[in-house]
Amino acid sequence: MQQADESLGVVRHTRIERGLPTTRMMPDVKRKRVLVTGGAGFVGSHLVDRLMLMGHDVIVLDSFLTGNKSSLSQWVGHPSFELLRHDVVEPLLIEVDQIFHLACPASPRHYQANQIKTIKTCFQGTLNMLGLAKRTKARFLLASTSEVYGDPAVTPQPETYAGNVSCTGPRACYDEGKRVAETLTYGYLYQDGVDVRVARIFNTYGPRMHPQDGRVVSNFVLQALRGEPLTLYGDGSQTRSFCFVHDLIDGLIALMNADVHSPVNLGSHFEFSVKQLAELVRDVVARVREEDGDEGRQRLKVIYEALPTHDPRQRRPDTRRAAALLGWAPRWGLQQGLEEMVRYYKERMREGTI
Ligand SMILES: O=C(O)[C@H]1O[C@H](OP(=O)(O)OP(=O)(O)OC[C@H]2O[C@@H](n3ccc(=O)[nH]c3=O)[C@H](O)[C@@H]2O)[C@H](O)[C@@H](O)[C@@H]1O
Repeated sequence: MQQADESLGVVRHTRIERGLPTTRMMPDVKRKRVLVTGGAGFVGSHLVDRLMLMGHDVIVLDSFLTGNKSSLSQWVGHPSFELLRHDVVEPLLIEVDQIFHLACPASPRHYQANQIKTIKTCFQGTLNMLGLAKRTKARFLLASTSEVYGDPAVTPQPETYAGNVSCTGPRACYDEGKRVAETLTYGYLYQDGVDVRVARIFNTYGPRMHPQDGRVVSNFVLQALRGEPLTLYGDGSQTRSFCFVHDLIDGLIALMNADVHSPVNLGSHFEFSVKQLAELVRDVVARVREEDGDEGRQRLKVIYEALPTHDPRQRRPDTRRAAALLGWAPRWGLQQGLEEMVRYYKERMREGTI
């Protein structure tokens, strides 16, 4: 075992000794220097994991406004990993081959509490990263959002739908911010030939969502585990489609490596009302508790709170473009993904870290 490791080079041997995850030894011609902005965030940290395991050199940029250093602690000390505390609104000069531009607060609670910062990140941050892509001839992927469709009048939403977005409402900093980020991205494609990709990400959930993130899946799972009533905004009839984070990462990597400039929706095409989600979370939490020998099913307790202004009534992606151009479709069912999340939070609660 030791000899086999040594035959692969001293570096790999050192990684094993330090207890760092073992990564693939990618041939130099395939290995890329990949920059992930917002790499300490929920989606970013899962993307970093995948890129590291694939054997790339990964540089993470994060201001830690909403990102969390501990989501990346498994990579600290790895020779292919670099973590920079840097805000994308400031220019950056480094050499890279690919840029996944994810940096931006994504939870309505966070972006509405930091409206100017959010717009600035979407505009100035994207401008800086596109400038870097242009200088270094790197391929650039923008993490855009389903929110570019606003409160859609069309369902499911195809990429050709122009959206129904308010430019003055409380969500505008994010919705319009991401719309202008897309405009900038295509400006750099048309004017300067930058090799761009645009992923329109629909509601995504999974382990590592911050307990105070405020989005519906993390809220419901934590509330159910704590035996608290689930906070249902409005009457709970508004719909969303929930994509498990590992599926999203497959889609982001497939898009980066495909020859596709047009925007691509990435999300689950199964639509649930928020009330249905609440019932499903209750059932999954009860099942996990039973399996673990804890107390079983509890009555679903709900408190109704006001529906936030401009909260979209419905949301479901048309994913035919992703299927046709990337061969991508989500593989995780909602129950299966929720179970992972319940186990993740249960473990964190047991450790006392949340
Ligand atoms: O999760 C995501 O990927 C998306 O989350 C948000 O969009 P939103 O759909 O408003 O996400 P949530 O805050 O999770 O809300 C989903 C629905 O659940 C409701 N909700 C949320 C939280 C809660 O405790 N109770 C509750 O009923 C909301 O009113 C909303 O109708 C962001 O704005 C998107 O950019 C992001 O892509």
